[in-house]
Amino acid sequence: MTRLSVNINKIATLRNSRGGNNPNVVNVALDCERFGAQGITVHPRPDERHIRYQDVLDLKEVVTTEFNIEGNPDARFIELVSRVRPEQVTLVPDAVDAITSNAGWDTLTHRAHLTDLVKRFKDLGIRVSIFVDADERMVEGAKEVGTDRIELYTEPYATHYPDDRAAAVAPFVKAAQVANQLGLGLNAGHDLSLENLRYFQQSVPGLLEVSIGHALISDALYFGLENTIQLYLKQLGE
Ligand SMILES: CC(=O)[C@@H](O)[C@H](O)COP(=O)(O)O
Ligand SMILES: NCC(=O)COP(=O)(O)O
Repeated sequence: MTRLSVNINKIATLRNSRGGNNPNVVNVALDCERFGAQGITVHPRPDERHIRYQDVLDLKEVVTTEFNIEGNPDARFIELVSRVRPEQVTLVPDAVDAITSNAGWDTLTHRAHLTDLVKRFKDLGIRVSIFVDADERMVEGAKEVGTDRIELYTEPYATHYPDDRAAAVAPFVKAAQVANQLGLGLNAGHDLSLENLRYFQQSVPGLLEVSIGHALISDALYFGLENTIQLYLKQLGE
């Protein structure tokens, strides 16, 4: 079974555009859960352009499904995650000025740093996932730092899917096989959509969770949030 975690960053983007509290991020998270989402993902960024640090504290009080906090582990992020203690933290190597996440960790170069971070969060009882490209060496490196799971960065898959979906998914299948052999849990995300999700889920062995935000919230403009979540769950075979 592959779980659907809804990333609600874009709800906060919309709210912040007017300065008030509409749409209400907490209420939307609760509605996502009510409509069938099996997790809520947020990705606070240092400039708080969408999810604010206070949102993360507020969400922790109400989210009853898996709460997944993604982000670059700078000092403020580490402090926030340590305080909130979500079910899962996903470590992402974002540049400060990145428009969105655009690469996974080099788990070999950052081995010592990641090893320290993984231990720190695991000691707090938080499951750790590390964002990586579909590269077998990076998956093996992730195993070495002691992480529970990896999250495969799926933007390259989404980009190449329309041209040649078999070629697009091939590196992800390989990376997943390595993760499975090593006993690493497997998540995936970035630019997954109603168009490309089913093929990915059916091709990639052992996929435990997908986190989806941009496409899902965009689809909700047309289909409504409840229908949209149901459509995504259907793609995952629910
Ligand atoms: C790690 C990842 O792929 C997602 O969290 C994605 O980066 C969403 O972040 P934004 O909503 O800020 O684009
Ligand atoms: N980890 C990926 C995520 O949370 C959502 O990415 P996207 O669907 O907004 O591209």
